Amino acid sequence: MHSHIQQLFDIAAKPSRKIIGLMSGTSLDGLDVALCELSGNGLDTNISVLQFMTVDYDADYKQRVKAVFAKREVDLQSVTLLNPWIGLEHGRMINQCLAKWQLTAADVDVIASHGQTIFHCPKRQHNLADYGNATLQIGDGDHLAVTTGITTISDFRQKHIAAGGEGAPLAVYGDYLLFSSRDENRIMLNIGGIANFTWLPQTLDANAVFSSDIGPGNTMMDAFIQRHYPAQHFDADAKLAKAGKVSEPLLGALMQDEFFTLNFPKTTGPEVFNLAYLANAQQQSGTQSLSHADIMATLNCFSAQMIIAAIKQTTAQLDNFVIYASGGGIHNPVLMSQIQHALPEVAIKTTADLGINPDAKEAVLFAVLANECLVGGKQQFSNAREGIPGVTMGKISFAD
Ligand SMILES: Nc1ncnc2c1ncn2[C@@H]1O[C@H](COP(=O)(O)OP(=O)(O)OP(=O)(O)O)[C@@H](O)[C@H]1O
Ligand SMILES: CC(=O)N[C@H]1[C@@H]2OC[C@@H](O2)[C@@H](O)[C@@H]1O[C@H](C)C(=O)O
Repeated sequence: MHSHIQQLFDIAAKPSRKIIGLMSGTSLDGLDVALCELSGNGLDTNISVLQFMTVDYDADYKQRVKAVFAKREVDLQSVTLLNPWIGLEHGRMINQCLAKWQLTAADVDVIASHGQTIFHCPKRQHNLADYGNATLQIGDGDHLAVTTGITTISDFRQKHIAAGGEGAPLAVYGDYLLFSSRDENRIMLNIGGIANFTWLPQTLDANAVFSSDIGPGNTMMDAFIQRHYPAQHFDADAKLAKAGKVSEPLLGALMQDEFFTLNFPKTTGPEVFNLAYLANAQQQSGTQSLSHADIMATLNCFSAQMIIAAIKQTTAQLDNFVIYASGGGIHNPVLMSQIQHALPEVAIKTTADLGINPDAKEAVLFAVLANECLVGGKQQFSNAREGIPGVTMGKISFAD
């Protein structure tokens, strides 16, 4: 037997495993690094987040990734070069985190890497008869493994697509295992670049559980700020949005996309919800001369309204459920107050109330998926028709 296979066997047989979960999302703000300790698997998974850091990307990093991010036409050489380069950069960032935490590679069993999505394209979006759902994450796992000296599991989304899903949201697989509860119905709401949610009914019925993207979370607001205020990455504390007034005609035009009429689950990305989408909505509604502040107020309201509509649609028959929010959008006071205002009876908590730092939640998800890859079985979901196939995800790279 190859020593690598023995090594995997030994890791799987340990009473608990230390797994570094990595997430680099659509916001391109930084690499989320969560060092987790996991024991058990499936619904018996126990997790504690031992360390968490977001390693901010510098301007040069962002510029290189943005050159290919969510673009239909790119320089193929750049994509080819970025694939190993991001793997190396992420590896270096992990090495920095380990040094800071006074740990070495030997203290970590596995890295679980999401990589960087550069294009997400469900079939309904490209509409080409010969092709199915597709998504592309770069930041090669072998490079991460060799740079850190730690076995790396990566590229989780391809199996999901191969088995009938859209490659996202994978949140359902982690949320169900970590957060489902017989005590209450839960909506796990993540507001990253794209907003998504997982529905966790208190029946724990694996076939009723689902995750879906909702639409833009921060992505359009961030893109607008970065275009017009290049020194800023986002509208910190919604300062600009607070200074503006929502334009009803623009809001109406923004809400007109076919995506919002589709049933859950569904996925999307900045390939659809971007500044060109805004420009088109402004043209449709004759609102080209709005001030920056009014546009920001309207984009903020657009994200909020779509989140509210998704939650209301999912919980229409219920009078008791709790929202557990996560992702950078929870730090946006205008966004969060609109959601609370529209759902006055509903408790809006964060995943911190369930023991998981809301900024770390997606990185933790990938640690859970890696744990399942090593010691779990196929997940309970068998509703492939709903885009949630019962699969084990991830590809394994060894360090030597
Ligand atoms: N203080 C704040 N005020 C307003 N917005 C904030 C604040 N802090 C963070 N954000 C928003 O959160 C974003 C980062 O969110 P997050 O890290 O969850 O995104 P992501 O993981 O890249 O996205 P995705 O989940 O779509 O992949 C920032 O770009 C910004 O829009
Ligand atoms: C293709 C892709 O990277 N999608 C991300 C993105 O960011 C949020 C939303 O869109 C979600 O569908 C997904 O990430 C999370 C981690 C998921 O798969 O659950």
